[in-house]
Amino acid sequence: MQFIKMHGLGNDYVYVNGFQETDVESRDLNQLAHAIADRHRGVGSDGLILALPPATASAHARMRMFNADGSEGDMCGNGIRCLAKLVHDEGVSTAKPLLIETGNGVLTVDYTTDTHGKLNTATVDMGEPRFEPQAVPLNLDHADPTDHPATWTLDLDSQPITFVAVNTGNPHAVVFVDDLTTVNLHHLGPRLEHHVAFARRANIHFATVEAPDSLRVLHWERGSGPTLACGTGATAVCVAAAATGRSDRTVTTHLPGGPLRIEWRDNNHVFMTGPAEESFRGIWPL
Ligand SMILES: N[C@H](CCC[C@H](N)C(=O)O)C(=O)O
Repeated sequence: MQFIKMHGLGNDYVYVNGFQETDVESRDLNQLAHAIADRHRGVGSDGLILALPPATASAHARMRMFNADGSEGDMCGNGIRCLAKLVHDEGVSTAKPLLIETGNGVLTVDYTTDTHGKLNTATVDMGEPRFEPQAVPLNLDHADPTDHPATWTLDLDSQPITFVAVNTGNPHAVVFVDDLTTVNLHHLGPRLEHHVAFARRANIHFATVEAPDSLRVLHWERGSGPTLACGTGATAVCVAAAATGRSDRTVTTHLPGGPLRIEWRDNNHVFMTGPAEESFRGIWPL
């Protein structure tokens, strides 16, 4: 099976062109994702992403994304930029914008190309953020409300953790802190990811507000652990900060792998702009 290794700010996935590998969905994709993502025994990645023929004629492609643990997510912000690159550069479609079917609906991807005509940057309409607890989803037996509708508190090892919960294509929890260097990501990340307050687990982000238009973030992703960037996560951090009066609605989120520009526009749609890069191609023998 041929693959293309691509990344968005270091959030790296193995991509399979389902327009060529036409039988890819007949495979055990959870097992394939877990094996291919292994950074010692496999290719090594944050997961696996399939570019597939669309289910509806109005779209140009369909995306399925799997985390390193084999679990399937609904959306991938860095991933959809790279999937658009595959669709465009491999000649599947050069429509502009591209319409991509995802687990979070059909998303619109506009893009620019480099001097060789290859897609290098994309702006994705991520849709509307959903703060309702049932949309995240939250288990309200284990998440306590606060005086702000999007902000909750949970108990972690007898310590209260306050977070903003939002679905931006996947479940996210944003914890605002004063100093990221005090965050023990590898201790708190998995414990929060799997906390009973999150009915489908959650992607966890620790964020500081450096300026009204500048946020700095550490990610712990559901199913993949620490990543260099998370596009749906950066989107979640932006709307969480803006909704709680901590920031503007247009910000640069500074992720470990680099910056993403996020705009929460007046029509309630969130737009994410960032790079899409190819690392290498290969053949998976199994
Ligand atoms: N890295 C992805 C998020 C993957 C989400 C996945 N970890 C899940 O929610 O299951 C991004 O750039 O949006």
